[in-house]
Order: sequence, then C-alpha cells, then structure tokens
Amino acid sequence: MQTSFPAVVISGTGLYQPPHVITNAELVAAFNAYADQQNAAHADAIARGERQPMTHSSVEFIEKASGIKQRYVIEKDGVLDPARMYPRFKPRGDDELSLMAEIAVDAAQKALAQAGKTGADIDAVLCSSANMQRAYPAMAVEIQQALGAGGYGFDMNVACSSATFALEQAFNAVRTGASKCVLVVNPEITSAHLEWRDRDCHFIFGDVCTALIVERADTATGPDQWEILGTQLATQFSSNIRNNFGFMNRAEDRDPEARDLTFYQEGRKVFKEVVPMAAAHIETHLGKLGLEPTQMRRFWLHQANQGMNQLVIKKLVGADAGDDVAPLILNEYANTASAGSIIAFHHHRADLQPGDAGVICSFGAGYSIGSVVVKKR
Ligand SMILES: CC(C)(COP(=O)(O)OP(=O)(O)OC[C@H]1O[C@@H](n2cnc3c(N)ncnc32)[C@H](O)[C@@H]1OP(=O)(O)O)[C@@H](O)C(=O)NCCC(=O)NCCSC(=O)CC(=O)O
Repeated sequence: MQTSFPAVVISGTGLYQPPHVITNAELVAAFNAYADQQNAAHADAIARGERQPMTHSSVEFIEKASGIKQRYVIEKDGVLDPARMYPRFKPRGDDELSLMAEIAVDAAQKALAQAGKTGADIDAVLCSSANMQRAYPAMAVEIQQALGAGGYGFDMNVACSSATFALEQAFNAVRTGASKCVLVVNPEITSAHLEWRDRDCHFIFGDVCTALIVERADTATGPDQWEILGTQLATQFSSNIRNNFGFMNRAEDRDPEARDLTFYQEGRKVFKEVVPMAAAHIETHLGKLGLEPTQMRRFWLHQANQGMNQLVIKKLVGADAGDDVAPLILNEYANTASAGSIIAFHHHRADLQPGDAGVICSFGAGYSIGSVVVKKR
C-alpha cells in the first residue's frame, strides 16, 4: 500500500561564524617559520642524509590547487605559533556549556528566529558533525537542554556528509509523524583535527557551525520555506580520507603525536574518484524524481575544492559552473567539512523564486555522498 506523506520543509537556517580570520599569507608565514625551525633543529640529521628537510608552503599553490583564500577559526594564536601549530582551547568544567554546544546553540538560535520558532518547538536535535568533542553524553542532548527543546537528541558522524545524512533522518522523522520539528546542527571545529604542520593539507579546513530547522509545511510559518522533494544517501568504503584518532589509541599504546591521529588524505585520488561518483549520484537522484540536472536552478555543493565543484557541474549540465549555478563559499570559509554545502545554501538562496528547485549535495570521507533536492515554496 502506498502511503502518502505530508510535505516537509526546511524553514530556517543559521550560521555561527568564528571571530578570527587566518589569511593564506598568515598561514604560510607560520608554516614556513615552523619548517625553518624544524630544519634548524635537525640540521645534522639532514646534512647526514638521514632526514628530509621540510619544504616551504606557498600562497600561490594553495589558491591555485584549492581556491581557498582564507578560513575562520575559533582560536588563532595557537595555530599561528610555530612552537605549537594547533588551537589553544581552555578546558571547560562539566558544569559549563561545552564549546561545540555553544556554537551549535548560536547557529540554532539564528535558524529558529528565521523559522519563527523557539527552542520549545523542537522535539528532536541531531548534532551531526565530522568530529565530536567527547565520547558521551551526546552533544545533541546538551544542545537540547540549552535550547529548552523537548523530545530527544543524538549525535551522528558521516564526516563531510554529516549534514545531508542528518537531513534525511530529519525529513523521515517529520514526514512519518515521529517528530514535529527537528533541529539539525553541524558544529565543525575542524581546526582541532587538522594537521597544521603538514603542508599538503595545512590550508584545507576552517571552523564554523550551521543549523537547519525541518518541519511539516502545514506547521511552518516562516517567510522562507524550502520543500524537501527527496533525499538520497550513498557510501562506499575508502581510506583515502582518514583520521585514526579514537578511544582505543591509549590501549594501543599509540604516540599521541602520531601523524595518523589527525586528518590525512590522498587528495589527488579523492579528487579523481569522488567527482564522477558525486555527479552520477545527483543525476540518478534527480532521475528518480523525474527531474533533469538542467532543470535545477542551483547546486549547493560540498566545499572542498573549486576545481572539483566545477567538474561536477560540467558533468551534470555540460557548462562551466558560474557562481549563479554553483556558488562557492570555500574561498572565504575553506573546507568546513559537513557545513560547507549548508553555508552555500544559507548564503545563496535569497534570489531564487517560488518554484525554483536545487540540490544540496555533500561528498567526502567514507566515501559518503548525500543529496537533498529542495524547491522554494
Ligand atoms: C588537496 C589538493 C588541494 C591538492 O592539490 P593537488 O592534488 O593539485 O596537489 P598535490 O597534492 O598533487 O601536490 C602538487 C605539488 O605541490 C606540492 N605541494 C603540496 N602542498 C603544497 C603547499 N602547501 N605549498 C606548495 N606546494 C605544495 C606537492 O608536494 C606536489 O609537488 P611535486 O609536484 O613536486 O610532487 C587537492 O588534491 C584536493 O583538493 N583534492 C580533493 C580533496 C578532497 O576533496 N578532500 C576531501 C577533504 S575531507 C572533507 O571534505 C571532509 C570529510 O569528509 O571529512
């Protein structure tokens, strides 16, 4: 028996933008100072041929290879200190709101205001992010309490596809009647998982938090509603984007400074393998909905690499991706893991008209790909 579901909308989005900017010039200056210090400290071993000298990074490479021009971070001094090279966060007591929850509450309140809702209207909180601050209790439950929300909350992690995968859970919870109004939050404190001392990746990530409100169309009162026409998720195992940090590290007697306990990747392989997967995924998803890529007014794509997004769009619509078709935010925000496509949706939808449709699509570690087709009401 075919069950018909009520229409479900995204009725609000919110964005927490960290207070500090690191430009590529600042980033490269810190990295090069660190490399010089390392080379001086190991000059003898380098002279004996026992160790390779570190090579300088460059602003030109970063901008040409990725399109990234700067990134926002929650704490800047620690990252740019050549004697440290990662952020410095003050530990908080168990009775204080944790940092991930704090930025999630900020983004959530903005999304709630846009939707004309309060925390009390929320009956499910999905905190979905590439990294969680602690093992438990779930971040989502702390966020639920801080917002005065009811129902339940849980955390989920699908790396860069965390937001789109959570959107499908929210969509299903609302359309089946299990939940009335779901908050999806994506606090991405990527500065803490990035290896700022590795020139292959030190430029990639930035911090941010996004939030989305998902509810039935017949309860939505906000001025800007986007009906979810469908969602499609896919995963295929790959170690090409990986981070082995985890609760077993201590039991494995791992060196906490080991290179594989922060983000690492085979960037070229990711580029080559993920572009065709993402394009085919979107095309198949739209086909199931009886839609063509050329009918989409906009693609809010994952923000990892400018060239990647251009290739995905070329495969889909046979044309170069101008900002009007696939807006870029990574030049300003860098890669913000799961939040990237949601930042693009947040900043670049106001000019669309009722009836215009588009695709929010993430792709990243897993591999994981998630697409959400939306139409402005
Ligand atoms: C990482 C990249 C920007 C790297 O660009 P390229 O592939 O063109 O470059 P490359 O690594 O082959 O390096 C080319 C040459 O430049 C050198 N090189 C590397 N880094 C450099 C730097 N900082 N400054 C100057 N030179 C540099 C290399 O040593 C090499 O030298 P030589 O030529 O001498 O050997 C790109 O591959 C990329 O964006 N790929 C997609 C990755 C992606 O989407 N990942 C998902 C991230 S995870 C994610 O999004 C979230 C999630 O899922 O969690």
